[in-house]
Amino acid sequence: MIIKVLTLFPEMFQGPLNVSIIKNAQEKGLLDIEYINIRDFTDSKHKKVDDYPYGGGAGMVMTPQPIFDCYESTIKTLHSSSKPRTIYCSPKGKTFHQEMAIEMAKEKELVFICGHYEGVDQRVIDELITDEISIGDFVLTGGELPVAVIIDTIARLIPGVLGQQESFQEESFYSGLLEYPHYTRPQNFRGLTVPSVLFSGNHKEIEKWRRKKSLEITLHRRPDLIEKAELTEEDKKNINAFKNHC
Ligand SMILES: NC[C@H]1CCC[C@@H](CNc2ccc(C(N)=O)cn2)C1
Repeated sequence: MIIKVLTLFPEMFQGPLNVSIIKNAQEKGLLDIEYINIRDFTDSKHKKVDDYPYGGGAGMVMTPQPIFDCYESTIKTLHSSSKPRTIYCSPKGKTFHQEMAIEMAKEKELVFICGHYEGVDQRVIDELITDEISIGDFVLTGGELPVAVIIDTIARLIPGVLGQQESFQEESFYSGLLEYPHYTRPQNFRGLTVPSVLFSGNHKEIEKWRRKKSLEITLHRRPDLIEKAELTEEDKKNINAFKNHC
């Protein structure tokens, strides 16, 4: 997958997307992320990329010219003839969730445009953006962190990025439910022990315990997810048992 990130602050990405799994994915050639600095495309002699908002008000708005020129130069380097999926993050966007990541992970190319200050001129959104996305109901200083979050979520779904030991298939099996608790060595840490079923070697029992914990945690923390999940008869019995207990 080829990802192009148009931003005023490429350095913001050097941390999160240059370590561990995402770094390995790039080294393995499964993912190619390029950061393009919008400021390199301004035609203002003072390198301006923002200006005062028409109609007055606080803050500055990113001007359209550098972004349009940066975008047009960037998409020339892409292979697909059709306009690439172009994502802009803002609190106004459609709330991001795993299904959107799964769908985006199928794309060959993605372009992200990072807003800053009070945002970008609306003509950028109207003409260039295909998806305006929000990662939650809160305001950040810029679109860079949400873009890093979205890239991370998508990258781990690209085949080969996660080693077999971190299979996300398991998550998809639990799709819609919250994950069961994880334990590792030592079995007794400062007197805190690990549930004994996990040592039974009885994989059927372990699976049942994990599924039951998932249902319990989901019922307590996100009952809204229970409605949407695919439940077996056993699941329904367990849920009723939990409900009767609390
Ligand atoms: N008017 C403020 C707003 C204008 C446009 C640029 C954003 C950058 N900040 C962001 C971006 C996204 C999110 C989110 N929830 O996904 C939060 N914050 C700030």
